[in-house]
Amino acid sequence: MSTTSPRHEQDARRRLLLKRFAMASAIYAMTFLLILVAAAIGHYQAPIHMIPIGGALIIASQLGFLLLFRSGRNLKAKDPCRTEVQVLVGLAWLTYFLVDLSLEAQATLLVFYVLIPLFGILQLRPWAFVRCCGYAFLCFSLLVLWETSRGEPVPPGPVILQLLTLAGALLWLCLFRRHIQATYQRMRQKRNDLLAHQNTLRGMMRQLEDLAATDELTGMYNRRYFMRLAETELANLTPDRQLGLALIDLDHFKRINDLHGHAAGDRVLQTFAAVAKACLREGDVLARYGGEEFVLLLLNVDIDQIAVCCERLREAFAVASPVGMRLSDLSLSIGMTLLQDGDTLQLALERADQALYRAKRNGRNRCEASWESAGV
Ligand SMILES: Nc1nc2c(ncn2[C@@H]2O[C@H](COP(=O)(O)OP(=O)(O)OP(=O)(O)O)[C@@H](O)[C@H]2O)c(=O)[nH]1
Repeated sequence: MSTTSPRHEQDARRRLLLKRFAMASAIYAMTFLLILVAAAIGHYQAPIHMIPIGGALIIASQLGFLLLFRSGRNLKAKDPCRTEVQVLVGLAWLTYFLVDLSLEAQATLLVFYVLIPLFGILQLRPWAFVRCCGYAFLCFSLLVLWETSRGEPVPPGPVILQLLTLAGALLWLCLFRRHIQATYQRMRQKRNDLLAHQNTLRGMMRQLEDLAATDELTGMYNRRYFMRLAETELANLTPDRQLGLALIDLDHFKRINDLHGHAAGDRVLQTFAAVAKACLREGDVLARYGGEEFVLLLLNVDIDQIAVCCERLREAFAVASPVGMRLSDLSLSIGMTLLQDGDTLQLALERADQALYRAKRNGRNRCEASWESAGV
């Protein structure tokens, strides 16, 4: 499962397209510079003002691509980069400029007929790439034919050599592309495998974290996780906020075990978990503190709210009936306190424990509070 959203993916794709567009523009700039050099050393045979006109036309065609890429309208196409079209346009512009160069300069810049198709080596499908190499060869052949038809003295030997060299280089490029593509596919496969492993590991980590934080019998948080969470909440406490803390102990639980068996005791614990889950709000944290004792942390409450919440819990448990058992006298006792800024969890737990002890001593099935050090 990938963590990137479709929007991020689309942005990344658009950035990649613009990067590739910049690379293509760099090849244009380099070719144009070389045409200028050729003109400077006397190898440009057309009127010199044709160079800036050609340059302006190239910029216009590149602006067309840029507008298309920025609009994002191409993103859904099979090849959003329009690589084949870009290669074709590049070859056309190259031929347009070479027409006006001397034969020697044309031979020197022959290398661009190989360089331009190279642009699509990873992007293009096999036949599209072969087509691009074919266009390159065709463009240069047309150039030669054009020179011949103009009545230029074209020496056949060097021209045949140039055509053969270009054909050989383009053929080699097609073969080399197969090798590059195979390597690229292998790398992509490895990357996908790695991502899949990473996701499996993430899932396992999450499961382990859940297991490490959960009490198996009741599905509640365990004591260790609760302590960590409560410490974090306490550390983030501000003077205007307070937390409610309650220790909850099921009454005469040993008797239930003794009379009905350990499995029945387990079911009572699970019943308490279900009752508490139904009673509490989202954000309240309940954990199994140990045995038949539970601990509750209520965020942002005052004395009245914690008392009402604990009372509601006590009453709900008193009328609960564990599935398949006939138990009429379920009850629990609760010791409550408040956690305030500057308090320690240990001290607050001791206060709650003292209150719980009082609840037990006063006859059980009740809630008692220790607000003393909470400034009440
Ligand atoms: N079934 C079951 N019993 C447990 C579990 N954990 C602890 N106990 C039992 O819970 C009982 C707790 O007994 P006591 O500490 O005497 O408490 P009590 O009987 O509830 O008495 P008061 O708290 O004074 O009302 C013991 O018998 C433990 O064996 C558990 O996971 N499942």
